[in-house]
Amino acid sequence: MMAGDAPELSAQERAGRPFPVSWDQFHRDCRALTWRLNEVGPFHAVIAITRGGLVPAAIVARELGVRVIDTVCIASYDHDKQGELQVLKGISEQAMKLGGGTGKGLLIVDDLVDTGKTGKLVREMLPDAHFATVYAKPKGRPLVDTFITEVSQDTWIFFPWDTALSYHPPLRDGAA
Ligand SMILES: O=P(O)(O)OC[C@H]1O[C@H](OP(=O)(O)OP(=O)(O)O)[C@H](O)[C@@H]1O
Ligand code: HPA
Ligand SMILES: [Mg+2]
Repeated sequence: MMAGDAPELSAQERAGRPFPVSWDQFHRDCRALTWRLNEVGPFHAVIAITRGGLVPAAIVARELGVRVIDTVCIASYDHDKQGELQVLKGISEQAMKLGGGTGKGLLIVDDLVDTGKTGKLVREMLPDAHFATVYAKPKGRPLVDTFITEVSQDTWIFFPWDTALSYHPPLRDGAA
């Protein structure tokens, strides 16, 4: 950054609108997602995009009675700044076989799509798989087959595993 330049804003700061999600709300949204997925399946296996996809994948797999769960491990956001995507672990040979090499009958699960970069990369690995997320922002939405709630691109979703209950001052004391 050059002297005098405005500091670079993170994706979260750019987003502006906070959307906090409680465990209870997340569980209900995941259950709602499984109602929709139940119409599309059955699925041979669930592929969770780590780490955010692990929690919805556990709930979805439990509801749909799927016991084979694999992971594709991707690192991109360093907290809230997106860098180059790095595949730390690909899909297992066993899960690939179950999906006939193209992902047919496999269910990819993630917590959300934002720009769609992560989803696009995994779709390229498994072009015939079904891709489900709990939340979707407009840029990533076309990549997703099934989701529950769309939020605006300038929303930042705060997941329950990233947050904690804390004191909030009363409005009259100057809280925004
Ligand atoms: O649509 P995109 O713009 O690619 O963003 C969506 C991805 O970003 C988050 O994961 P992140 O990379 O932060 O890793 P994490 O799941 O380990 O928190 C989220 O869980 C999605 O996987
Ligand atoms: N919330 C949490 N993690 C994210 C988001 C978001 O809105 N977008 C990309 N990663
Ligand atoms: Mg993720």
